[in-house]
Amino acid sequence: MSARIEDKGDRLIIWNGNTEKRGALSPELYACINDALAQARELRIRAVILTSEGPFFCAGGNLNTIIERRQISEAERRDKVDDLHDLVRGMRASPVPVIAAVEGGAAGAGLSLALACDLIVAAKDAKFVAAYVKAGLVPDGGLTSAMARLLPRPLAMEMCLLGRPVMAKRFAELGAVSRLASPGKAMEEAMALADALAEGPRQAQGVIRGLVADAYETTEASQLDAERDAMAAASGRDEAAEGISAFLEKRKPSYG
Ligand SMILES: C/C=C/C(=O)SCCNC(=O)CCNC(=O)[C@H](O)C(C)(C)COP(=O)(O)OP(=O)(O)OC[C@H]1O[C@@H](n2cnc3c(N)ncnc32)[C@H](O)[C@@H]1OP(=O)(O)O
Repeated sequence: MSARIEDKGDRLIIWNGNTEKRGALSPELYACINDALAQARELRIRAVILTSEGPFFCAGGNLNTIIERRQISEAERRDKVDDLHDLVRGMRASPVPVIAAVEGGAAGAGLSLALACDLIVAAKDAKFVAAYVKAGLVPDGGLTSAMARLLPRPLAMEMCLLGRPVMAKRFAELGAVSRLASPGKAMEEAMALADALAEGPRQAQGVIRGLVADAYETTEASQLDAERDAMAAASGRDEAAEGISAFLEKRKPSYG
């Protein structure tokens, strides 16, 4: 199976199973990401984790398929890229945090997907490769905008222009991944992050992930308006009543 969703009750794990091609993208993976994001609207779901069955997170678009796209029109090729971009838009609009658990590495649109996640756990020996240029291609999947948010411009430019790998350790030094894990332990760390998220207030977390992501793209003036509206709504909710009461009563909050 080239992709599947594992339902763990309070979290959904998307397993990329295209192991023989280093986790290259497949229609099944697209379907699983879309399904998981739709299922994540259920209140019991607190996080979505994207990871791979094999030793490599995702090698991006399947080059065997992309080379065949010379036979179709540019408009059709644009639609194919939009299918990927719809995934990224869906991840952006997710009601719950999306966590990448990266073993081995992420390349091409696999890197785009990893960087589109809210939290990124990477094995220490994982490598991040823009890759596209090596195949005569250009970045997609929001990679250039994710890199602009996460990385200094000379590094983003070098990765995109030369396609050379950068180790997860360097990303971590730049604060561009949430956590480094020992090789083989990225999923364990991602599960620990999901455990921590599951103890927190779901609605507030959903709003926070949107606010933080929007802040990289908008002005301070519009963030102030957005934060005012979000805070006004949040402070009227049961979650805030419970969180504040728990703090004042020196107990652990229970968000139910
Ligand atoms: C819409 C999206 C667009 C895009 O994302 S365009 C960019 C597409 N991605 C790439 O250009 C990356 C290409 N792959 C690589 O650079 C390397 O691979 C990796 C860095 C990911 C891993 O390197 P290593 O561990 O040395 O593996 P290996 O020997 O190169 O590959 C193992 C097998 O996997 C196949 N494979 C790897 N990536 C892809 C891919 N993206 N599409 C199709 N096949 C791929 C290879 O060909 C080979 O296959 P065999 O065992 O038959 O020789």
